[in-house]
Amino acid sequence: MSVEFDQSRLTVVDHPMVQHKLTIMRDVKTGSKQFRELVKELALFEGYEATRDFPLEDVEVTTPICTTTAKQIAGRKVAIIPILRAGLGMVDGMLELIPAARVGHVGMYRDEETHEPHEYYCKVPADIDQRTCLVVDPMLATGGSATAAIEYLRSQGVKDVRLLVLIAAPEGIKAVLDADPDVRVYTCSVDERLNENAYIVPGLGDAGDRIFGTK
Ligand SMILES: O=P(O)(O)OC[C@H]1O[C@H](OP(=O)(O)OP(=O)(O)O)[C@H](O)[C@@H]1O
Ligand SMILES: O=c1cc[nH]c(=O)[nH]1
Ligand SMILES: [Mg+2]
Repeated sequence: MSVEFDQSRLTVVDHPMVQHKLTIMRDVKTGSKQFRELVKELALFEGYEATRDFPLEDVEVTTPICTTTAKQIAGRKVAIIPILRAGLGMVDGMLELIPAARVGHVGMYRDEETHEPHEYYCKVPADIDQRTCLVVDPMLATGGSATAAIEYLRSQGVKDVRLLVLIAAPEGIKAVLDADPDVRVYTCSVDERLNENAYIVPGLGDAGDRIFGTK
């Protein structure tokens, strides 16, 4: 079954280093310590792509040699929004890239039977409507969790939302893009499909469990 979606709002980060690291993450033999390190590194690389269009402004800087005009990011406020739990694994990498970002948390778990998302926690910066929101979660499966998180941010007045995942199923990408006409999605891989338990195939299993060593 082929799933069709708006390719113009999807970026696949297909850099060779990213693909190499993702393969190590997929390996069932990779333990939690290395898995966590790789999630963090890939978040930083993906964040780099997702901020590519941030505008620059001129600033005067004095080097040891002379004073010159150089570039800096033009006053953009950013919030990193991890979807708990697994999204937490991407926060440190994102903060390494954007140290001044605020962090808001959206707690969501999938019902094992219905695969519907259930929200259990929400805390975002007070000025969230002024911020570019980078929603982070390693896995985009049915898209239910990400769609609910994005809907919540829209209800808070957020104008610029970008979803950063490491692995996405085509069904999840379509669900997110269809539900929101402006969101942009970044992923390191578009995998084949979902299985009967709504897990991504080939995927990497349960990202939260692999990050935190549960189950
Ligand atoms: O696209 P969906 O079908 O909604 O599935 C993806 C969600 O499932 C996983 O979270 P999970 O419910 O396992 O919670 P956890 O992070 O606490 O493990 C994953 O981290 C996403 O949040
Ligand atoms: O494959 C999947 C699907 C949902 N959540 C995960 O962690 N992995
Ligand atoms: Mg999980």
